[in-house]
Amino acid sequence: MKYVIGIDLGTSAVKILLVDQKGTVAQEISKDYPLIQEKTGYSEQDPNTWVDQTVVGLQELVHHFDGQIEDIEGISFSGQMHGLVLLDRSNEVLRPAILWNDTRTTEQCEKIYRLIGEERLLSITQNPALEGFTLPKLLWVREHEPEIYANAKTFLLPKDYLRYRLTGSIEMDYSDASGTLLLDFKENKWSKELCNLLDIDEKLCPPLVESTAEVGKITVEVAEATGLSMSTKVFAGGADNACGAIGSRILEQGTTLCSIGTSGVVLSYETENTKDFHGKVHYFNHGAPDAYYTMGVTLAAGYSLSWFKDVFAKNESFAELVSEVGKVPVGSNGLLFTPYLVGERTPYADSSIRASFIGMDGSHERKDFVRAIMEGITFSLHESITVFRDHGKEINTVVSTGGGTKNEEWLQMQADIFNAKVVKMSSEQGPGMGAAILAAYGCGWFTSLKDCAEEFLKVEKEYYPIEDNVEKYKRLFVIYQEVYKQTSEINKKLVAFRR
Ligand SMILES: Nc1ncnc2c1ncn2[C@@H]1O[C@H](COP(=O)(O)OP(=O)(O)O)[C@@H](O)[C@H]1O
Ligand SMILES: O=C(CO)[C@@H](O)[C@H](O)COP(=O)(O)O
Repeated sequence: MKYVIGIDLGTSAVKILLVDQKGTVAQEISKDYPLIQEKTGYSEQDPNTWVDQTVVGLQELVHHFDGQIEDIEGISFSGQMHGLVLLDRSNEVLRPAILWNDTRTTEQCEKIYRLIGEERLLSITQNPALEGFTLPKLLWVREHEPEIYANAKTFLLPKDYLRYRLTGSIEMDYSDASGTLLLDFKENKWSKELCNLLDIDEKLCPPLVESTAEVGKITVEVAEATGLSMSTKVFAGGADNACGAIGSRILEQGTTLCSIGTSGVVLSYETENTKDFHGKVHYFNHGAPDAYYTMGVTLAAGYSLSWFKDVFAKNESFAELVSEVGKVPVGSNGLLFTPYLVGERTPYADSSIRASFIGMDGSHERKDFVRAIMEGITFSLHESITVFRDHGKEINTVVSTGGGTKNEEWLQMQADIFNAKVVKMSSEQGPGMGAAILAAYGCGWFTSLKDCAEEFLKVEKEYYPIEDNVEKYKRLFVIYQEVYKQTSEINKKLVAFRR
């Protein structure tokens, strides 16, 4: 039997899947690393911890592998998007990576609009200037850390840096590059116009490749450290959401994905890159060639639950924390949560908004708070579904992926709030599975990504909307939407008091 490895460099952990030619997951390894949050709005990680933890995970995988090591034929990657990794002339990391959920760059976004113009930016990149994207982070470093910027030779995204450390080869794939806000989306190349207008040296931008491209082999040092064969082929891989789409069979028009990882996303497959969503949703390259997707993002989806767990139930597992949500009725006994712990992207691009619990009552117990958090996250994702539906998309079925699918009540809640059939696939590791599919296709096991995805992915369970719950959630969603309107000004006044 032959195998491939899919590596998903997530925000909470790196998840490594060993997958055989039938799509069976032979091993699943997860190694976590911390977020560095020095101030409100800041979110960073040390790129070396990504590499160290990946190597430890690969060592463990090889240790438990009882086949011929050469039978692990290929590796590919999926990674948290937008994070800025700056390298100097010797390809050494210049500072911690500034991540997708870091919102310190509001001024830089305003500057981009001033210099480029909102309409022109949208027509080049198909996306608005949002704090999470890479370009504003690059401008922030130039303004606040000029000595670091002066030494920068290349910028990379997280999984590109990890891949560089495994292969010695530097490149970025289109699906991740489209999330930098520097890609000319229609031309599929770095935008000279944006670089010129913002005075950015185009040489900082790495060479572009397809997600399916073979970019080399692992280095001698990595082969020695992990025990992997030096003949293991390495394929570029893609943005976690692009890979999540591949790994959840979102490979044709009319298919929709909901992912609850640290962030939450709702994404929909597109065959063209010329539609106009007026920047209300993100519009990026898919990992499949000549394909695209539109996407709405909740910044703190799974993160809202992990924040609550860290603060109020540190020694419990997620499974223990959510074990009682089924005992709490729809609407959490009148408790509402908005998940704006680090600001928000869709539908409100707002870096100063923060989360709320509304309706706290003396009778509420911890389980009410847990259910309210899960409902609030799902309402936020429903805002994206609503944007898609308002633009004429039919959404009857949603494939659900990410850590959030580990809880059955949450999947039913998604069906009830989205008022759509929710499908859970055999692996909840959509992005890691997507990376494995890219490697399997690259190794020549299948003639298309779609054929591979059909062989590898099976439907495990389907959840149908329950009419009574749908009606209750429709009424609650209207109240949920009021909370943003009623709290946005209050939150602006609170900015001065934040850490
Ligand atoms: N048993 C569980 N029930 C419900 N949610 C869970 C469970 N386990 C993990 N989660 C959620 O999944 C999130 C992690 O998802 P994951 O897809 O691994 O994230 P990432 O790719 O961003 O690292 C956690 O923050 C938590 O909210
Ligand atoms: O910023 C985005 C998408 O635009 C996030 O979806 C990141 O890509 C991080 O993903 P997870 O770690 O939550 O999977």
